[in-house]
Amino acid sequence: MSAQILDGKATAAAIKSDLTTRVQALRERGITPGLGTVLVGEDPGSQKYVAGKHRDCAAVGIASIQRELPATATQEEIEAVVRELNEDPGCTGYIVQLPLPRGIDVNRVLALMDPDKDADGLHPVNLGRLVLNETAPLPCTPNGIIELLRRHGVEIAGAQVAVVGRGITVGRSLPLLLTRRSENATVTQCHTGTRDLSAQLRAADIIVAAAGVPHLVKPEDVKPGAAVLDVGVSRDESGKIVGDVHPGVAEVAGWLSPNPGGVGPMTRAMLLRNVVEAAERQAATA
Ligand SMILES: Nc1nc2c(c(=O)[nH]1)N[C@@H](CN(C=O)c1ccc(C(=O)N[C@@H](CCC(=O)O)C(=O)O)cc1)CN2
Repeated sequence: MSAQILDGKATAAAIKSDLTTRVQALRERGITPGLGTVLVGEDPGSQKYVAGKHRDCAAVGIASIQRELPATATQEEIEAVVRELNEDPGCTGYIVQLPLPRGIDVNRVLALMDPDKDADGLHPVNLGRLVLNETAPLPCTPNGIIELLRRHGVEIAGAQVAVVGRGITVGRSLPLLLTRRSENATVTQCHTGTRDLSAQLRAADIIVAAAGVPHLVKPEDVKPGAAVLDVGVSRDESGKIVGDVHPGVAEVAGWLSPNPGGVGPMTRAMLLRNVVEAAERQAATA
């Protein structure tokens, strides 16, 4: 068997094309959505992701607001930028690029954001809204994973899903999204404390690998025909991405997200969608 590709690049392009039309409609009403980013430090990966987010904004007509701080920035200096973006009327929504440098209290920074400007869906109020089944901006990578599966016709309802990882941007919230009535999946959250990971993976119809461990998911761990999504980003000596999924999985899985070109572009598309939806909500109440 050779897996069919869950093409994040093409799917994100289709979503961005739809968003371009929606942004145009907002602009015709005198509303220009604006995305702010807060980047602290010089991590090359984070710099690249933030640059990509602003490239996407330019492509769909969203205005960009970029704030950069050195790796030595204090908690207070970062919080001052967050307060400034909360007050900026040109900023519809913004994100604080993660990870933040060691020593910074991430939860304090996220909690200081205006929840209505939280384009990442990571504010505690928005995560609470998600738990309570209320409308909220959804975390971008989990939402992108679901959109990628839906648009490729992969059955989520009734599926047994193994999520590997419990990080703040993916693992924690993905099970919340997958178990909503609209998705109706059954989820097992796996992590470093899981006793027999291989057995959990073999039982799954859908595997989402977000552990950051190169080639953690091996061909023998995958049920034939399962959908496998690779969220892991490790890098080899030359800087090339090495995912959490072993390349041999392509011979067993029914569906596979490439990495790069799978979940990453979907994360960016979902961020843009959160900003456009926030602008549309603001326009409806103006
Ligand atoms: N505030 C946030 N920080 C982080 C998030 C997040 O959702 N919000 N997620 C990740 C990084 N991330 C977004 O910020 C992200 C990662 C990867 C991509 C992407 O398009 N990747 C490309 C490959 C790019 C490359 O060559 O390196 C792909 O997969 O095709 C976009 C966004 C952690 N931080």
